[in-house]
Amino acid sequence: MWRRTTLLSSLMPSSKASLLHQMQAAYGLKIWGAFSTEVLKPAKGRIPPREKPPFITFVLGGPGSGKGTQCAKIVETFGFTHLSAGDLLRKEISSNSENGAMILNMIKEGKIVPSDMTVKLIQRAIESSENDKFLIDGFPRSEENRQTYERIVGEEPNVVLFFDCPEEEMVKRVLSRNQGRVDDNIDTMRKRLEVFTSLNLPVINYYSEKGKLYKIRAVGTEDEIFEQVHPIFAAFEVLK
Ligand SMILES: Nc1ncnc2c1ncn2[C@@H]1O[C@H](COP(=O)(O)OP(=O)(O)OP(=O)(O)O)[C@@H](O)[C@H]1O
Ligand SMILES: O=c1ccn([C@@H]2O[C@H](COP(=O)(O)O)[C@@H](O)[C@H]2O)c(=O)[nH]1
Ligand SMILES: [Mg+2]
Repeated sequence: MWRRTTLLSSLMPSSKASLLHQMQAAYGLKIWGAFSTEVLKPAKGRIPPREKPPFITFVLGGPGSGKGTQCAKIVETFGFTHLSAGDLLRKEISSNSENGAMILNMIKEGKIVPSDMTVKLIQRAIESSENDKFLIDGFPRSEENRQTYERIVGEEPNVVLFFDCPEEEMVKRVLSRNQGRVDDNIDTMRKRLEVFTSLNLPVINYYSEKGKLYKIRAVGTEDEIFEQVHPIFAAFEVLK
């Protein structure tokens, strides 16, 4: 669903917009190509529609495994846009959105926020960016998250990274992170680790079976870990 169809229809004469909506209903949302030549002139300030789906990398791993740290390095070296699902949810809390209080409670409890909420935040962030490659950090956290993403967005990720880190190391890192996060305490950390084992790991196994998973041994210095990450993206750059 990278077709920005709402935006698209608002740029069209009403007869075309209505035709677009009828075709959406009849054929689902895979009809973007049919209209793309008509809307290549974006209105001022609007982001032009994409000609092809963006390159999506899901970045998975337990709490404190170093996902955000490595994403910053990938951004710097390969020009991706980093979207941390947790950061998007924290922004919802600080923007006083109607769901803010509920999201805050879920995060304090280490629980997974309803999938459609997270997927919409991710989708909105992708659609409002002109970049064509994204790191989606900390999502999907459950099979239900994954299926909701596929249903709403209509695409699978191109690559999935898994930062595999021993529990004691993750606990040590989280408890010394010092960024004022409400969930960086031992009680919530225990719950997050439980959720990781019971709900995140099945997603990781799913992508492993699909041949999309790159497992990174997430111990050692940040640079040592990035040495494992670098060749993965370098290979995709060559293939482009
Ligand atoms: N290789 C490393 N060695 C030691 N500390 C690290 C390493 N990588 C990251 N850290 C530190 O560990 C903490 C957690 O890292 P980071 O925030 O990147 O993890 P995360 O996987 O994004 O965690 P969360 O899922 O909780 O958001 C940070 O304080 C970070 O500076
Ligand atoms: O897809 C997601 C991502 C995050 N959450 C909630 O946010 C916290 C913190 O996430 P980090 O990735 O560690 O920043 C997580 O424990 C969940 O409560 C979510 O529900 N769905
Ligand atoms: Mg993080």
